[in-house]
Amino acid sequence: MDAKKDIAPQTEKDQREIVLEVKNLYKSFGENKVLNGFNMTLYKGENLVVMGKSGSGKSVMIKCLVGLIQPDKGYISVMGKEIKLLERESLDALRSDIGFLFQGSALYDSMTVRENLEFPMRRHKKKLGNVTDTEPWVLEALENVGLAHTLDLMPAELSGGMQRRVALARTLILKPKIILYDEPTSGLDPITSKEIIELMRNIQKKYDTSSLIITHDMDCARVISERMVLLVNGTNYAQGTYNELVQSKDPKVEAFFKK
Ligand SMILES: Nc1ncnc2c1ncn2[C@@H]1O[C@H](COP(=O)(O)OP(=O)(O)OP(=O)(O)O)[C@@H](O)[C@H]1O
Repeated sequence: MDAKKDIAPQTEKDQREIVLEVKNLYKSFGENKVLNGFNMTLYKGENLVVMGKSGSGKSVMIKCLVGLIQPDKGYISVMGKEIKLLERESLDALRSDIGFLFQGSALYDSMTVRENLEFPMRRHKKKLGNVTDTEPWVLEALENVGLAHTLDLMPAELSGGMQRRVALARTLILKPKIILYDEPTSGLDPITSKEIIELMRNIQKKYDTSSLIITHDMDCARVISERMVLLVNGTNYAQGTYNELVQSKDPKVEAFFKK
């Protein structure tokens, strides 16, 4: 019997444009079968949460999506383009449409906030055209996270929550269509976590971005997710809304919700 629990019924939402699709993804490291036929679909404008235990392969999956790891087998398409078939230049262009908020904040310590935000602009000049004055871009991104006044500060002068918000602004500066969030609230206190979640929601509304959110934080998942996928034994073991999954009697699904 197929162990996968497709808890969510087919909804009208499934008619929406697909921005990211993963089919039958396999990846092993030696004997360690990390991804074992993983499937996932992200729709335009959606917030999809992927949850899995530590070491279940969430980061490996994200790295496959952005071409940092080659999967052994499987199909990945981003905005309708199969990434395996793309030449380096097209892959690079596609990557500029994907924002990535890393675990932690990963700001460059020796650069000011302004320089941190200018960095991706230099890397993706092609997408932006001939921008000579970066300041309006940097300010718009910082205003989205309420930190325009930190323009010339160093990361060390900011609190952990502010650093995470600057990292989010840096993710936004290229106006990505998809944002991948890897543990966006990890290491933050509950109030700061709530602020970050609120910003993520505002950004999605303002720019109609689609978000894939990897998190262990059940409160974050409850508030932000429209759908959740539970990654177990390298597969999409169960999927559905938070409310659907929380009512499941499947022991492996229940285990995610136990405090
Ligand atoms: N480059 C690599 N070489 C060998 N094994 C790897 C490599 N990258 C990941 N792994 C293995 O793949 C498995 C999944 O790792 P991954 O980092 O994706 O887990 P995760 O679900 O993101 O965990 P966490 O929640 O703790 O960040 C682990 O067993 C890890 O040791």
